Amino acid sequence: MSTTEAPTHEPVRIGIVSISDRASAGTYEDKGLPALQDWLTRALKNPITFDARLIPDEQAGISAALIELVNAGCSLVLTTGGTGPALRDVTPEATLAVSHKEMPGFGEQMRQISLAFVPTAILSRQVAVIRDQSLIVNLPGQPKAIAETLEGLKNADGSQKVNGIFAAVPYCIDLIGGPYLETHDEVCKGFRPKSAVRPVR
Ligand SMILES: Nc1ncnc2c1ncn2[C@@H]1O[C@H](COP(=O)(O)OP(=O)(O)OP(=O)(O)O)[C@@H](O)[C@H]1O
Ligand SMILES: Nc1nc2c(c(=O)[nH]1)N[C@H]1C(S)=C(S)[C@@H](COP(=O)(O)O)O[C@H]1N2
Repeated sequence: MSTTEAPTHEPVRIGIVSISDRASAGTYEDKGLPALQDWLTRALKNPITFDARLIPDEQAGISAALIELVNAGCSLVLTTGGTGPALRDVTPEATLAVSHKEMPGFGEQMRQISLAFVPTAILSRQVAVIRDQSLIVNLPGQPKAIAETLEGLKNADGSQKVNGIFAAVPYCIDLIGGPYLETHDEVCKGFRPKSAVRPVR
């Protein structure tokens, strides 16, 4: 008797961190965490456990939250906010302080994408780093910039114009020994070299 097995996807734990003085104080509603959670849920086929933090722009507190999330087993940690030049914007410094390895391509690609939306994209100082078996990536603070940078730019016919940074995330997670992430192509087509693609089960 043949059975049709539902495709299974490895579970993944993802840390999402919204860094905002005003949202964490309740001055305005936090839109960063919902935007991160919505986009990741739309993009990934894997079952996701989210570990969320809403914290102010304090360097020591941000670094402590990142270490906590990595130690909790998050394969990916995405932050939003605090990457500009303002005095209180310290997310990149807090991220670099916990880095084992810098991944400059993510920041370069994000600024490239964002320049198509705003000329002030060059003011963003986002970094990405590896700590243990986790990839930590800073995204801009504007909630709408989260999908823009993760997903990239599409042409009117839906084809990809500039790759979003998430296209490179699944293979990066492979390389650091994390779960095999699979994306919904219509949201974001993850890219792996042929030799790294697993056959469909
Ligand atoms: N968590 C958030 N929820 C909703 N909107 C946000 C959030 N973070 C930032 N924004 C919006 O994006 C803009 C740029 O983000 P940035 O991280 O530079 O914030 P900021 O101006 O330093 O202020 P704050 O840290 O108090 O959010 C903010 O001025 C705000 O309008
Ligand atoms: N896609 C996108 N990227 C963007 C923006 C935006 O509106 N959309 N805003 C820029 C601005 S104005 C700043 S100051 C930097 C840093 O933002 P942050 O302090 O909100 O993290 O992100 C930039 N990147």
